[in-house]
Amino acid sequence: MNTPLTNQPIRVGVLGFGGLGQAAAKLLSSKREMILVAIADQNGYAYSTEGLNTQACITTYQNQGTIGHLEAFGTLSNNSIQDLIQVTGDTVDGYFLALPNLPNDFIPSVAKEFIQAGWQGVLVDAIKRTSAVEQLLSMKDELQAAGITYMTGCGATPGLLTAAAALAAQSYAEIHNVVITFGVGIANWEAYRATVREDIGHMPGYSVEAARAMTDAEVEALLDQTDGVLTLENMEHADDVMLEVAGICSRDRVTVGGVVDTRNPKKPLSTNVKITGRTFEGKISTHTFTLGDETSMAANVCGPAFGYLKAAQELRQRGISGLFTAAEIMPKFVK
Ligand SMILES: NC(=O)c1ccc[n+]([C@@H]2O[C@H](COP(=O)([O-])OP(=O)(O)OC[C@H]3O[C@@H](n4cnc5c(N)ncnc54)[C@H](O)[C@@H]3O)[C@@H](O)[C@H]2O)c1
Repeated sequence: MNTPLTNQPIRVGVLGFGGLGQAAAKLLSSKREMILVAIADQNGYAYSTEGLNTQACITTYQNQGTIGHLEAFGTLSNNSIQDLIQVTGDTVDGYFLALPNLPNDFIPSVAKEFIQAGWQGVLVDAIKRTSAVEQLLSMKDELQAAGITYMTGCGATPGLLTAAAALAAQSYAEIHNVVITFGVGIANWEAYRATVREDIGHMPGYSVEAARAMTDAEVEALLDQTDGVLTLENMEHADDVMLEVAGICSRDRVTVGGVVDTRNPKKPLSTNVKITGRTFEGKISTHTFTLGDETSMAANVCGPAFGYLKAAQELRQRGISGLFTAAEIMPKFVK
């Protein structure tokens, strides 16, 4: 049985244990309402019904390359997600998919694995591309029939900023445009390989496939040319389809761009979303929601991801399954 809404902490798994997966584990270690019981990376998984020790997991992953080596609780596997689903069954209430979406249908294919396994519960991703969220939207009926409550696009952007745009839209009778500008600073690109590769895929002359095929040396050579800074404009970002599906504005009114500094944890610019519209009195105005510069990408992705996981768990308890986005549902604050 899945955990009831009250009393018991929600039993959570994290798929992918790179930059965001490890940050997710650290964040969960201070929560009472959630307990981290399962982790999978590319070469193994770890599982304990009593909860996993975050520091032991991170040390094992960083020193030995996979969580599969975790003493007492780790298992090596080339099919870690499928194996983990089989081993844990319904003892995990929900998973955060902190996986690379490389290729662009990888995370939707993981969702299919959960459906095929007959697993029921909550899934949350922080997918970024419009075309990837569209693949999940097309699986809505399948997810609903399977009894899975799936929240897509629930990181920072898409995610927190898309939700802020949806809230800001309430002042207006008509939305003219939504402009998202993000600044990300990380100390080194190796800590967030998938994020950086996926960002390179947005640059002129690159694609998801080209970025995926690049060797580490090629990524470093590219970053050397730009002093570690990636400037991204008019990105294919799912905030557009999410705001469209939520009925707020058509996707062509949404633009996303940003600057990623891969050699300095200080944000190169303040992340913000500007929502311009016309009020019922005919006034044109702009709301701006700006993230504090001291908040990291990890905080702004993992916080919302678990806030949406909690919201999805509450929907599930009320018998609601299917596919939802960060623009449709308010995240719940996780204590
Ligand atoms: N929405 C947002 O605001 C936002 C922001 C940043 C990152 N992201 C997304 O978060 C995701 C994770 O990024 P990251 O930089 O933390 O990644 P990363 O490269 O640091 O880590 C990826 C992890 O996934 C694991 N993995 C890879 N293939 C696997 C497989 N087949 N089975 C099991 N595990 C597998 C790897 O072993 C690794 O532990 C990316 O898709 C990125 O786009 C979203």
